[in-house]
Amino acid sequence: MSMFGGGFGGPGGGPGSGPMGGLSAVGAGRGARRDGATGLPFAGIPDELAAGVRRLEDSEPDHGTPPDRFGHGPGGEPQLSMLGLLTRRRGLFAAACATVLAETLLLQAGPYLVQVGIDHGIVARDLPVLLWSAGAFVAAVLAGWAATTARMRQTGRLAADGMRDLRVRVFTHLQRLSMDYYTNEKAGVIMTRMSSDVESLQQLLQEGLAQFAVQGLTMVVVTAVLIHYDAGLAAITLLLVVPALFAASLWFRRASDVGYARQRDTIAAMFTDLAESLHGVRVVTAYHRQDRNIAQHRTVVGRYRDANDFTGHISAIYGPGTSVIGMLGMAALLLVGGHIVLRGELTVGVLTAFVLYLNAFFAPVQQLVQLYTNYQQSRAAVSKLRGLLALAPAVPERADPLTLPPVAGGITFEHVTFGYDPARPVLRDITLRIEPGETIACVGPTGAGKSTLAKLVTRLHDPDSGRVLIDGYDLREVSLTSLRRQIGVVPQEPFMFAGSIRDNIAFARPDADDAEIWAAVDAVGLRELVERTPAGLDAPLHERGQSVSSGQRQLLALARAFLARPRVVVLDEATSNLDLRSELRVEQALDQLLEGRTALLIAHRLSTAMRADRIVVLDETGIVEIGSHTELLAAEGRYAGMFATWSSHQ
Ligand SMILES: Nc1ncnc2c1ncn2[C@@H]1O[C@H](COP(=O)(O)OP(=O)(O)OP(=O)(O)O)[C@@H](O)[C@H]1O
Repeated sequence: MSMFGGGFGGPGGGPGSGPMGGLSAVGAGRGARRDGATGLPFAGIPDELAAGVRRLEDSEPDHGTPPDRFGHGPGGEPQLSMLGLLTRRRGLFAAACATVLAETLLLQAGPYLVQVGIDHGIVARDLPVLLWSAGAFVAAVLAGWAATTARMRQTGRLAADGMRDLRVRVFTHLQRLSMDYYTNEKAGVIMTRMSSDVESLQQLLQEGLAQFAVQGLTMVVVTAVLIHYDAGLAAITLLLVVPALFAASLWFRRASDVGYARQRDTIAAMFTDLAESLHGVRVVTAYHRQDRNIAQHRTVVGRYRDANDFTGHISAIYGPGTSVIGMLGMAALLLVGGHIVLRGELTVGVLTAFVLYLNAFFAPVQQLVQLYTNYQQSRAAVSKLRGLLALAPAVPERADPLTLPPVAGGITFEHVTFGYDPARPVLRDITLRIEPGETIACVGPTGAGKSTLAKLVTRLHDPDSGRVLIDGYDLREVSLTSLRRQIGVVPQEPFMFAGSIRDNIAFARPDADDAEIWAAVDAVGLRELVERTPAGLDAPLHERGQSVSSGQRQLLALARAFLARPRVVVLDEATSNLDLRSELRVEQALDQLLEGRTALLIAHRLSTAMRADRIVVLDETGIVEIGSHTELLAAEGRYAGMFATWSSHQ
């Protein structure tokens, strides 16, 4: 491994051995590979970089120990279930159950009061009883209305709270997931989980489950009352209708399981297609792909239509089917019950109550069909959301991660092998030591794995084998928050949020004051752009920064990193976003930004690479050369060849 000019002193001591925090070893010299007192590797800062590091340390605020507010480890929350969502607020849930019970009993008092009114008021010619039963009927209706109102308020609040908890839980989980999830999953599918899937649950939680309880309880109460009135007649009636109802419901359940899962999938496909068309609208327009896009969207919308058609079809069979079963039951009751009345073994009032109660038994069935449809949709949504919540981040945080103290910024790649597909490594056995305060430029052919190397430093991925360390800390051991707070990243395609220039620059340090923001703006030479708009720093940047040029987006991203003042900067240089003047500006901005910091530059321009302390030449086989610009030119190897080609084009 002698080709690695920087060299390194073997595996780090690891976090347990207390690596150097802060910049206390300034001046220890490049030769000081091990700190004498602690026996730690890489504790020194090279002499030529020490002055810059000291200047930086003097001029910058202490980052302190970052508090860990957001855990990246397993959430430890119970599995998602509808009942779980409802019972999180126990008091509200108990109140909702009590009002459901009151509502059901009050609503079912009607037929009983009709029977009393007929048998003991009309037939017995007792006016006070008739008046009493009519008055009680009115009172029961009013009390039932009050109970329904109270129930709807309780369940509404319960559902609203449950939905808010669920949305936050899913969003938090999405924030926790690693980059591979976002690479593999389509944006439209994620949007579906957060919008349509969650909404289908809202409807059920708000009204559906309470209705479910009211209707289910009604069926139990009605059955009990029928048996109380006449057990024989009740048995005949229920035997006629319940098995048929049960068989129909079983069929509907099976068919709708398939139907609603298909509905969820097709709606996700529809959102995916929509999201992709919106994001790619410029390319679509430029290549005049609108017609083909419309055709494609018609296909996915058509599949969604088919799925809806199927669920509508089975509901159309089941709903009226249960009605017919109910009507046939009623006809049978009239025949058999009427016969018993004629024999004088049953009063007309009881038969009337029987008919009314049987109607009350079937009204819930009709309602339940609707609710079941809604329930099935929600069940499919819960199963999709449960799948999402069960995904573990590919870059997990230890259960008790160490908090990375303020680092000097020594980065070590120790026999690192990594592939997005582990069977096809992109980086093979990479060993590299970057000294604190050193700027390393990584150059090489496209696809060689330069950006991948940078992603490992910010722990967007973990190596398949080997370790990446900062100041001797294995990145897997430290909390992601404490790690990423000390690393500034300028990606190849910087992302701007919809908001003001100020918000975007202060993204990593929202507490920065105007003077600091202006200093960052000046450092990247954007003052002219900012002052050109009357709103200044408050000028809006539209979604994804579309209102500024891509070069300006790069400069804004540099200003963002400048303001964050990280110990380590990872910069993936854009290939061709800048004109010559801007390029000069960026180079000056870089000099300011990188002064005294450890920097890993993915350099596409050799003019940038030349300014680094050392240059790493990477290709598909790994690191092929490493050294300063002058050393590599003298070596007349791969870099010298690249430089000759580049120079001849300048
Ligand atoms: N998220 C990903 N999933 C799967 N493969 C990926 C992913 N990102 C990159 N790759 C593959 O890994 C290899 C290295 O990619 P990387 O972006 O690191 O190259 P690079 O050297 O930075 O290239 P460039 O100079 O074009 O930016 C490429 O073959 C690329 O196709």
